[in-house]
Formats: sequence, C-alpha cells, structure tokens
Amino acid sequence: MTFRDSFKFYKARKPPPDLSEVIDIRNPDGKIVKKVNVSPFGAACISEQLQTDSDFKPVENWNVFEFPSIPGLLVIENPFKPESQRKWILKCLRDYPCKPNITNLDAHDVLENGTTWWDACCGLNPRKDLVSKLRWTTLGYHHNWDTKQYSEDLRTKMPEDLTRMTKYIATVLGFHDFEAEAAIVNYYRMNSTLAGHTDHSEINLDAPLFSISFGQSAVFLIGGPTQEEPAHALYLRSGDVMVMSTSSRLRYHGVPKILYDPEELWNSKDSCVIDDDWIKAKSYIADARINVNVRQVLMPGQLSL
Ligand SMILES: O=C(O)CCC(=O)C(=O)O
Ligand SMILES: [Fe+2]
Repeated sequence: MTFRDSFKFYKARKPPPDLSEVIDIRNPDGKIVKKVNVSPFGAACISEQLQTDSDFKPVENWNVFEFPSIPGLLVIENPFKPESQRKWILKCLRDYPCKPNITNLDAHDVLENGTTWWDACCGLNPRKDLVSKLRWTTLGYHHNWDTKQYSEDLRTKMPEDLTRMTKYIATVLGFHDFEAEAAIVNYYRMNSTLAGHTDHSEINLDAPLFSISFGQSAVFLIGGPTQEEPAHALYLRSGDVMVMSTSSRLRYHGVPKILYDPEELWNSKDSCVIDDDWIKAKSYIADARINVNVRQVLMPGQLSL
C-alpha cells in the first residue's frame, strides 16, 4: 500500500481502521523496532547538576528505539517526568501562542487587540468557540506556509526554555551541534489530521529535527521520498520524542489519526500541584494532542540567512 492509501486507511472513521499493524515501541511484538543503547552517545556530557534539575527521568532509564528499515529515525519513549509534561502542556497553551510568536488565528482577527488565545478561552466571558480554532504557533524563524521559505524579517527569539530542553535531548543522543532555531507547535483535536508532507524549508537538512508529543496519542505515518512508496505506521504517545535525522529527515510523513490515550501519562498522581491554569489545560488536553516540532535552520556557525 502506498503512503497515500495508508493515510486514507488510518484516517477512516466508519468503520474504524484495523490498528494491528501499527508499530508500538511499548509492545513491539516482533515488529521492526530495535532498542538503542544511549551510553555510547552523549549521555556522559550531561552533568549531574543538569540531570537533577531537568525535566527528564535519569538518562540511564531512557528507552531509545531505532527502525532498521528507516535509517536515521529514532523514538525516545516518554523521557519526561509527569510534572514536566504538565509544565510543557501549559507552556504550549498559555505562553507560546502569544506575541511575538505567530499563530493561525492572527490572520483571522478573531482576538481583540492584545488578548491571547488562552485569555480569550479562559477569561471572564470565555470564548468557547475559539478553543478548537488554535491550530499552530510558530517560534524563532517563523515558517511561511505559502512560500515555505524562512526569512530574517520573520524571525523572533526562540524561547530559552524550549532551546534548553531540545539541546538536552540532542546532547544525550550525540547531536552536539544542534541549534534550535525554529519551532512549530501543532494543536490537534480528536478529529484533526496532518496531511502527508516533507519538511524541506530549512537550509540545513543534515541537522536532525525533534518532534515532541503531548496529550492524546497519534498514529504517525512515515514513508519514502514520495507519497507513492509504502509507509510504516507507529504510535506516538504523550512525552514521546521522535528524531528525524540523516535520510529519514526528508521522508514523507503525516498524522492520519488521533486516539484517546487511556493512560494519560501527564495526569499521574505524584505531587501534582493543582492550580487554576492546570485545571483548564487538563480539560483542553482531554480532547487534544500537542506536537512541538523543533528545527535547526542554519548551517553550523551561520548566524543569519
Ligand atoms: O504532529 C506530528 O507528530 C508531526 C508534525 C509535523 O510533521 C510537522 O509539524 O511538520
Ligand atoms: Fe513534518
């Protein structure tokens, strides 16, 4: 089956698709998954202090997988602590869809001057109609969806917390030169899909791309250089980090299906500080998935376009 046909297959609602061929890193069942030992990579470069303060479980407990038939693709099984998942979900909802970042809502003039999507949805007169309207936020070099080209005129500062978090993952995996220069945060409702595409706008296509998922699960499809080659389907669950490096970087990929995750890893009962904002975020993420897609745009040492 081609990528195109697999996409239609998994997207179908009635009857719902057979998911038995979807690769599950938590239960590979003889499918094309291989566990990677991270110790020969960069784990040693993470100081003990940084490890203690970090969002992540200890690196020695990370499960990293590769796919022999998809060279360069890596998936880390949720390395986040549950409280860090909550922190990142809240950042993606409350902090990132704000100026100077750009969102899909900016073009539609639906928010009153200066009001953020979060405030509009959660304020005194909550705009319930806007909750499902947020589709993406761009950060750093802002992706131009029409020209598919980055430009220096559409560049703002990357949030330092996101840069630091991605650098940590990159270092553990041995990608020591990675610079987080652009990000897209994608917001999915339960019926959303992301059509097949390749990400080729970055000048530097040798640098890896980091794709971090929170909230409900996705069936992620990855194929070959066109939509006519066959594709593999795999589950991405909350906290999972996908890394597209080397030849996997330019493969067609997309998200045909969002599925409820009964485990809700972001909700575990450990010292959960219940503040007002988290209560709102928790209710949003009960029917949504967030994906943070972080890219390097420039060549090593290059400072601008
Ligand atoms: O949501 C995902 O897992 C993938 C997102 C993606 O491919 C993109 O933003 O380019
Ligand atoms: Fe993509």
